[in-house]
Amino acid sequence: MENELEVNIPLDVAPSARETYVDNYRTLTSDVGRVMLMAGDQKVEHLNDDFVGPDISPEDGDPEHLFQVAAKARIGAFATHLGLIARYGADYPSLPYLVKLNGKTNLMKTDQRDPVSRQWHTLEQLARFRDESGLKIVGVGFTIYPGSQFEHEMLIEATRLIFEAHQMGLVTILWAYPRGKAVTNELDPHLIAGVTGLAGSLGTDFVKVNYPHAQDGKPAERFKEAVLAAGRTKVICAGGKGTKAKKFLARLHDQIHISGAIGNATGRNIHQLPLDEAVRFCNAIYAVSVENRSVDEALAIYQKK
Ligand SMILES: O=P(O)(O)OC[C@H]1O[C@](O)(COP(=O)(O)O)[C@@H](O)[C@@H]1O
Repeated sequence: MENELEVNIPLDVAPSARETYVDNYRTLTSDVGRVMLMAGDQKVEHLNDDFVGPDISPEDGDPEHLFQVAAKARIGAFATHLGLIARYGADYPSLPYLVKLNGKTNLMKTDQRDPVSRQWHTLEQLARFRDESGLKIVGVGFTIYPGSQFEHEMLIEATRLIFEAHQMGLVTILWAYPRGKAVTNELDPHLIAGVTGLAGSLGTDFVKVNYPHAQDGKPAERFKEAVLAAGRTKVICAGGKGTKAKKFLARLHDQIHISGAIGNATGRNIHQLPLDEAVRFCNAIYAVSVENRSVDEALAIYQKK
């Protein structure tokens, strides 16, 4: 097929799994190499803080809202934990899923203990689930907190998980947040570049980081260091707390077209909206991330009733 996406297959993908890997990669990147991931792991990471509140749609109180949005919107994949996928997946069988294999709550603050997020299911269990459920599981996600006193545990688990996932033809995304008493500014551009380079050394296909805060007011310029440091590992940005649509889409456009990121993974800015609006905002994000549309074109998609 002309213009078929060329996929650079890492050597830890088993020869028998190369075709599966390419298929999963193409699905996740919508056949163009760009990622629009809907992140739905906040019920673990932030408990119910992200799902009820004055500026949050009452629809977000029910976890099924995440699946309803993902099923109606244009996305590369929906990232959430296996427990939710097992519970709701039969009703949303056509969704491409990315299974988040670790997580922690926000109950323990960093000044009480450095963050640690250990692997939950094994890849064997995931393989069994994929085969028995018949769902389209394209990849796995895993959070690491470089700088935590427990980083060694997460780095070991991440490396082994990435290897085993690649062996099975699954694509990997590391959520990488420098965090712990040793980390004074987790949004420092140079530190984030160190983290994306670390992620490349762990062998992940994609690394998700927070957008840096730049002293000079030019985060998109400063973020270029992180994209370069990641090498053949591709960088995507987290969505962050609730942000006005135009500001969110303009920031996303800069992340891609100035810094060189290849997409985003957004949760709260999508699922905290009522279903119809959430779907339209997802499609607007998809338009910028995947279809190279302008901010104004994406806004028109979001605002079309
Ligand atoms: O930095 P924090 O508070 O740990 O946020 C982590 C959360 O942010 C994300 O990376 C992206 O979600 P948001 O788009 O809602 O920020 C989630 O996948 C993750 O649970």
